[in-house]
Amino acid sequence: MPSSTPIEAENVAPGETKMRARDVSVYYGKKKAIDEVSIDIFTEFVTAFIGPSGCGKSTFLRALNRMNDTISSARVTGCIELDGEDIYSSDMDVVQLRARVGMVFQKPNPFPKSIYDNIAYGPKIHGLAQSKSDLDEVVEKSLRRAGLWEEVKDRLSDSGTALSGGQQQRLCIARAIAVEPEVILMDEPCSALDPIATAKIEELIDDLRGRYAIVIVTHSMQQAARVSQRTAFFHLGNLIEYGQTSDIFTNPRESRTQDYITGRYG
Ligand SMILES: Nc1ncnc2c1ncn2[C@@H]1O[C@H](COP(=O)(O)OP(=O)(O)OP(=O)(O)O)[C@@H](O)[C@H]1O
Repeated sequence: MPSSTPIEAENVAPGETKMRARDVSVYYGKKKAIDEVSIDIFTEFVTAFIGPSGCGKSTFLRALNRMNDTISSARVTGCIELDGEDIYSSDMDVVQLRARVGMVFQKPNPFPKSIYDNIAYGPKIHGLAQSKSDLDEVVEKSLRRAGLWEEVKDRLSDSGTALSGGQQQRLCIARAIAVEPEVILMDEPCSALDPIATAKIEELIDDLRGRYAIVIVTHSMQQAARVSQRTAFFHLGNLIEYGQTSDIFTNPRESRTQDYITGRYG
């Protein structure tokens, strides 16, 4: 794959470029897991990362908010910008970065605290609420936006871990929203959920997309087709093709994409 030409999705009037990756490689020790990937991520769209197991989707996703920093063998080269700012520069505050580029993981991971405190924790440490009533407002707004308020409003002091799996995942989304992110990264957010809980999360992703740039890693091509406007297909650490989701699934340019979407491998 030519490295210096960024792959931009075509044929769609994009929102603004929110994140811009250029020639990004990620290594685990000597092993190169991502090879010179260049891509633009736009606001107001859901971008799906698809590809066979081990192709590097999660690795690249984690590079977008420096979650790979937590893996000692991981090393990132190339450039990733958020609103034109290099997120790997030495003066980037990583805590701030991860509030601006929030993350939702495969397995819901609420804190072992009350539902209220799960949401209130981030705004408190980021100074986004000055008083208890400010905080109450942020908690309610975030839970409403995550479609969970009606289900939990009478039990805010119950433990977040006592909720169902699907509710826990919406709680985690509410927790990410509470610190006013610009980008939300989701790493297979439905893989631990049943079909009904999955449908709720997919609806929620659709509701949220006008406000944030959302990037979702998914193994399910049906899910990518349902929730995303852009799809990026990865294979063996390379970004093979990136475009309008409907084009990727109906009229891919690359034979490797065609092979993947028709189930020939993966
Ligand atoms: N912490 C790690 N240390 C060493 N190698 C890793 C680590 N995490 C991932 N890898 C390797 O990097 C490559 C890409 O893995 P990654 O998890 O990003 O792929 P993926 O496409 O998200 O896979 P899956 O769909 O199975 O989750 C794989 O070869 C994997 O074994």
